Amino acid sequence: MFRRVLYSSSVSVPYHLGIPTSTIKNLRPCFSPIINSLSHKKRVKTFSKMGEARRPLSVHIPTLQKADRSELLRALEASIGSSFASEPLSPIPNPNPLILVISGPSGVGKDALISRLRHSRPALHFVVTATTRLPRPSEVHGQDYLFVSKEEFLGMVERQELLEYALVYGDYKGVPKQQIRDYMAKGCDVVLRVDIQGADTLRKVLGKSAVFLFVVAESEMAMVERLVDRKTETVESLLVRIGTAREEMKHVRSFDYVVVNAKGKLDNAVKLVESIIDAEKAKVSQRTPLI
Ligand SMILES: Nc1ncnc2c1ncn2[C@@H]1O[C@H](COP(=O)(O)OP(=O)(O)OP(=O)(O)O)[C@@H](O)[C@H]1O
Repeated sequence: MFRRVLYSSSVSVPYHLGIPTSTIKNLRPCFSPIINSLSHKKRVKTFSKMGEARRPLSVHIPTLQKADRSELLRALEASIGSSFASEPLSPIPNPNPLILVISGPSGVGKDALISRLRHSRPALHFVVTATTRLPRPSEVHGQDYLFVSKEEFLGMVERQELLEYALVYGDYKGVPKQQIRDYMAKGCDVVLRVDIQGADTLRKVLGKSAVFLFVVAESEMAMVERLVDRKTETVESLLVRIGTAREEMKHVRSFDYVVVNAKGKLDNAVKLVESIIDAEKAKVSQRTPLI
């Protein structure tokens, strides 16, 4: 009896003779060294196992040129002995909602990055952080931040409504829990924008259930230039931010990803963040948010 050899459908060899050298050469290159190392007896045994899915000789499969598609599919199913399933092949057809924590020193471009992501990924929910700082000219309440008084903020702390909060450069900033729960319940991915202190706290609360991104400028000089050009800080506040940034850079290794936002290359940084989101969605072992 003649049987076909897997991966070399054009070659038929007598089963009891094993595999001819010419056939081994035709196999995928990665298989050749393995096959060559087998004894004659083992080759026969190996190919016998590999060929278990061979079609029964009685089933007629029309040629690709002549058969119509459905006829060919039916013949292939009959040959395999079962029908082809239409269920998703991916083990993760519905990936879990993602919590993305975006952090980094002051002036590296976190807000600029997030502002672009809002347009390129409208399905993301950007958690609106509560803050006691005053709005900058272009900032909108409820969109950029929830601008609240110190009393209102401390009330939120007391009622345990914040996932984390901190005093940053003299102002309170905090992440409202309920907002995250609500959006994740709808299946949305959520993005949190926090300072390094906040990211450290969130790591303790969320552990590996969230993805932590550290945004940096290409150099310290570039970061300082951006802060100066933004014209939002006093000289004193600039000095504090630069000193803090030097300390904060030491935390980069606790993050999952680093995103370099180079001068004039904001689009590249946005694309990198989008790729990270897509890669996380394709992970076989999904993160399970702990909130
Ligand atoms: N790739 C870039 N090239 C040039 N300028 C940039 C780039 N990214 C951001 N900027 C500018 O740098 C300045 C600082 O950016 P942004 O305010 O987004 O920083 P941030 O990290 O959010 O700072 P902070 O933590 O202090 O709020 C802004 O004026 C912004 O327009």
